[in-house]
Amino acid sequence: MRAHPAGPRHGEVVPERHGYAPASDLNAVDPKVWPRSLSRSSLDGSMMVAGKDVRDLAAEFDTPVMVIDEADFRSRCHDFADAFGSASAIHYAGKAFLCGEIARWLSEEGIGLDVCTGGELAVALRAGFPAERIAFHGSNKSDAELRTAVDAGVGAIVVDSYYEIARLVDIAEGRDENADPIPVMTRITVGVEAHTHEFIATAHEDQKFGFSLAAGDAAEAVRRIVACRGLVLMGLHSHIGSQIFDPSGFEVAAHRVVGLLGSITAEHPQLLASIRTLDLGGGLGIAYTSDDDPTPPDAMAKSLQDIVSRECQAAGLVAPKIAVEPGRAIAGPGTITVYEVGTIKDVTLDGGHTRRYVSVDGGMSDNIRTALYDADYTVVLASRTSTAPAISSRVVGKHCESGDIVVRDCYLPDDLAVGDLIAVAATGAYCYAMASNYNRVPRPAVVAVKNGVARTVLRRETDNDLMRLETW
Ligand SMILES: Cc1ncc(COP(=O)(O)O)c(C=O)c1O
Ligand SMILES: N[C@@H](CCCC[NH3+])C(=O)O
Repeated sequence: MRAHPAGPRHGEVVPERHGYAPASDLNAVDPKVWPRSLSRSSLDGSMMVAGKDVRDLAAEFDTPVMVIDEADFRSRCHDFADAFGSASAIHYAGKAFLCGEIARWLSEEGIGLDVCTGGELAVALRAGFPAERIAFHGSNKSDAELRTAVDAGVGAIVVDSYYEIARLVDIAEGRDENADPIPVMTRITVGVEAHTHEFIATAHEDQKFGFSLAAGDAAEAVRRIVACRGLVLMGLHSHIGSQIFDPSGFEVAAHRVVGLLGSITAEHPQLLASIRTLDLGGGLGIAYTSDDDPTPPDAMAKSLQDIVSRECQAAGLVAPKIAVEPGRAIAGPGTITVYEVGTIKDVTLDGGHTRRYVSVDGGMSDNIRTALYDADYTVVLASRTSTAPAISSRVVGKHCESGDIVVRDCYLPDDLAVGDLIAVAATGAYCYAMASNYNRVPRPAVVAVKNGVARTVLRRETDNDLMRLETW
């Protein structure tokens, strides 16, 4: 029996997104979108992650719950290391999702870590992540953050402004004469218009990151670094944006960074010995829906390696090591969010059509990306399969906000009922990392599953957690 009062039905809902049609099988789970270990139980069709039934996960950890397929996360680290030829060339971008357990996995996999605040740095160091494999980014690092990073011995500080160089010069001048110089890279704004949402593109001129190549700031930053004996420039860095499918933006960036390498080594020949890395940043897109076609790491590696070696050869330079900083492409695909359906409403729209609103027990506090970037997600009924017809639906959260949308346009089976579990795919990057306590909603638990065994990585917040800053 349907658990919700069936509202007025005026015919088939017309989805807003052009060309959006229901999948031929609503129970299907496209391997491109879902974690590598994900399957449907052969007994009753319930969704399984790494051998664990989502109904058992919900019973044990409550909902909403974010479920990481640990082997998926680790295997994507290997994919990048294999593609780029060395684990040390890969810096996982911690901003996508970082906690102690993730830092430990990265440490075990031998890859590096990019942090962009003192908070991310603190988590990594507390988890025992080797400091020398950390690159410290950020457009406004404080003096205290820089001192902590230098004292910890991070592998590189990626400088982003003249103020930061001045802060580092101060720190370097205050150190013991025999201390090793502080390793730095410069973040270059290469002037590429990445084909992605404007809020997540970062290499066009009119934004806050980096030193402009075109305006000559990049060359001037290098001069100021070279002038300080306590700093050593060990690489150049560029990051063009995020959720990018078209490798041409990276190729243009690589071309321009190699051009800069040529001009600065002509001006400062000593840099030929110290600059060992061209870091082309992160940004590789992932499939949030079956329509997305991301470039696989090996194809991306080949195209970047080809262009850097070609350009270096033309410029008479020895090609430095290429490094990349994938966040989303490592963390994103292997995690799902499991929600319980709480209410179902059919709403009549202009023209007599109906839209079904399916409310779940989380929302924009655990996934702000739909509200912020109009992001697309894939959602399916997870606790069972269904052969009911597809109904155009919208998955919304429990927040006091009409923009609290988790999946804007989707098809779910007509017999979806209160108490069913639904799963949203590819929520491992920038969902928990950007989570909030809006409306005093506690953050969900994050659970890792491996070989049928689930364990808490981050526990669910409690009401006490919500009140821990009170001074009463
Ligand atoms: C400097 C830098 N590196 C790496 C990343 C990771 O990006 P993504 O998660 O899209 O791979 C970002 C975020 O956009 C970034 O700003
Ligand atoms: N937070 C963004 C990406 C920005 C990445 C960091 N520069 C997202 O969810 O897609």
